[in-house]
Amino acid sequence: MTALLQVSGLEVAYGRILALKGLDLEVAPGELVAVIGSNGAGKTTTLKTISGLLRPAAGEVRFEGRSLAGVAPHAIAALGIAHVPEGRKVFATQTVADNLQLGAYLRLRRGEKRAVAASIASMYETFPRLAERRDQLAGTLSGGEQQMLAIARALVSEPKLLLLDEPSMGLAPVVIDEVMRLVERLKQARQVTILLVEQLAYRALEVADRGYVIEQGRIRLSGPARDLLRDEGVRRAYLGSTAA
Ligand SMILES: Nc1ncnc2c1ncn2[C@@H]1O[C@H](COP(=O)(O)OP(=O)(O)OP(=O)(O)O)[C@@H](O)[C@H]1O
Repeated sequence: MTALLQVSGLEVAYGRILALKGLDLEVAPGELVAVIGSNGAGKTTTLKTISGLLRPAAGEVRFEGRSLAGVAPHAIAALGIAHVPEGRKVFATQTVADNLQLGAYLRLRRGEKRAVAASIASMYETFPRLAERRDQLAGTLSGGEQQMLAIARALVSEPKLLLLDEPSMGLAPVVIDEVMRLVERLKQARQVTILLVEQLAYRALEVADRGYVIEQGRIRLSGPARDLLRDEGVRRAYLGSTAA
């Protein structure tokens, strides 16, 4: 496998707390990879380190073969990594349309005005609910709509790698279904590779190609998502009643 993203021996500390203790993972071009694990296992820390928001104490992140050590978050974004953070964080006092324009900021600065307009139009096709609400303030959207907007805003930057942090958080079960189906469709239809972090293990493994189980800052298990779904230990620890 030629990795698009390669994380090796990653150690990340918050003061004296070591949140990642030598974490390794890889994502190949075109894959949808899920990272599952319980509260505090280190999932968010992993994504924040990949996008440059946190600096590792040891280990490294390589993207397209290049080390991201010392590369600033905005420069990492410019290389093609888009991060949809936990809690979505749309620009609440801006309209849906403005949020999408802001997502395309780097492309607009490169003079890609027409191409950006085409990308935004295609987002409205993918997300008809956003099209209907393009002049609405993002803060007045429902949780599910805000999640869609956060994903669409990341996609208009035309990333090579999309980092999705717990897209299910705070959403009703039917809305979670909708978001996960969307993630699956994005993977099938677009040239975007996805690293999805989820506490709802079953939902994530159902749509992913491969998965990693993270426990206390280390990868405990990895493999094809369908194998993890059948794994007795994973079922007991992470799938619980959802799988039944
Ligand atoms: N800003 C911080 N300061 C100190 N410790 C932190 C900070 N952020 C996270 N941690 C600790 O680092 C560890 C990993 O946290 P992280 O948020 O990465 O876990 P997670 O798997 O994403 O969990 P969750 O699903 O609850 O978001 C936890 O023990 C957490 O308490």
